[in-house]
Amino acid sequence: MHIHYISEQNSILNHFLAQIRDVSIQKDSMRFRKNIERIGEIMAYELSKTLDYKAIDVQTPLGIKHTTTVAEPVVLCSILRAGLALHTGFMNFFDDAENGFVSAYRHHYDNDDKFEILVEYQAAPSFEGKNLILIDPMLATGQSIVAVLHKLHLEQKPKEIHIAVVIAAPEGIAYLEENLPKNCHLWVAALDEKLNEKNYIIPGLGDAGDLAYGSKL
Ligand SMILES: O=P(O)(O)OC[C@H]1O[C@H](OP(=O)(O)OP(=O)(O)O)[C@H](O)[C@@H]1O
Ligand SMILES: O=c1cc[nH]c(=O)[nH]1
Ligand SMILES: [Mg+2]
Repeated sequence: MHIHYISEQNSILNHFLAQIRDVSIQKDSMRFRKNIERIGEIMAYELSKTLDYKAIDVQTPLGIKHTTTVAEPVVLCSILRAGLALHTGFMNFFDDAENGFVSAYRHHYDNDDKFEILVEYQAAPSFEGKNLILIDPMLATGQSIVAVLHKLHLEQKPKEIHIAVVIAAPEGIAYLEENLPKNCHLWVAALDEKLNEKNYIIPGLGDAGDLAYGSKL
């Protein structure tokens, strides 16, 4: 797997990352969603530098400009719920992309800390020959991303698979390396320390879905 860490160089990205983590700021859910969206825009821009481009001619009012555009179509596919705000950020830049949505949640049995990932809802276009960008802000154990990619039936063969996450735990990265094709690209805005006993990222930010959309039963 090719891993791209995009916050190695100081930039305004660090400011947005700090705000989504900060307990005194993150409870403003509108700001939380907006910051995740802004991070999505930055990630989309960085990722766009690695796509293939083709030559095009653009007719201006005064002449013809030889320039380039993305060669193969982009499909943005998000994992519900927490992926939605990040998806909006990617869509702001890849505005003519096709879009897919897949649900994934941790199903706990009784009071046990053990869980399995249930992937139930899926609405996605064909990925054949296209650039698939799978979007989810949190990479904790990595089980959601692997379960979703299996559910999406990747025998369709996308041209490239990009996975975009805001915060990643080393355990999740190792799990993706073991379970996904070697030519996948993983985009990480921030690499954190570890998982806790409940498989939450430390220091992380808490529960991204709840912060963006409220707590659930
Ligand atoms: O790497 P994993 O261990 O699989 O955990 C990461 C998953 O957890 C979060 O979703 P969550 O299950 O909280 O659902 P939500 O978006 O509905 O809150 C997050 O958005 C990922 O999908
Ligand atoms: O730290 C974590 C782990 C999974 N899901 C989250 O929202 N946060
Ligand atoms: Mg959640």
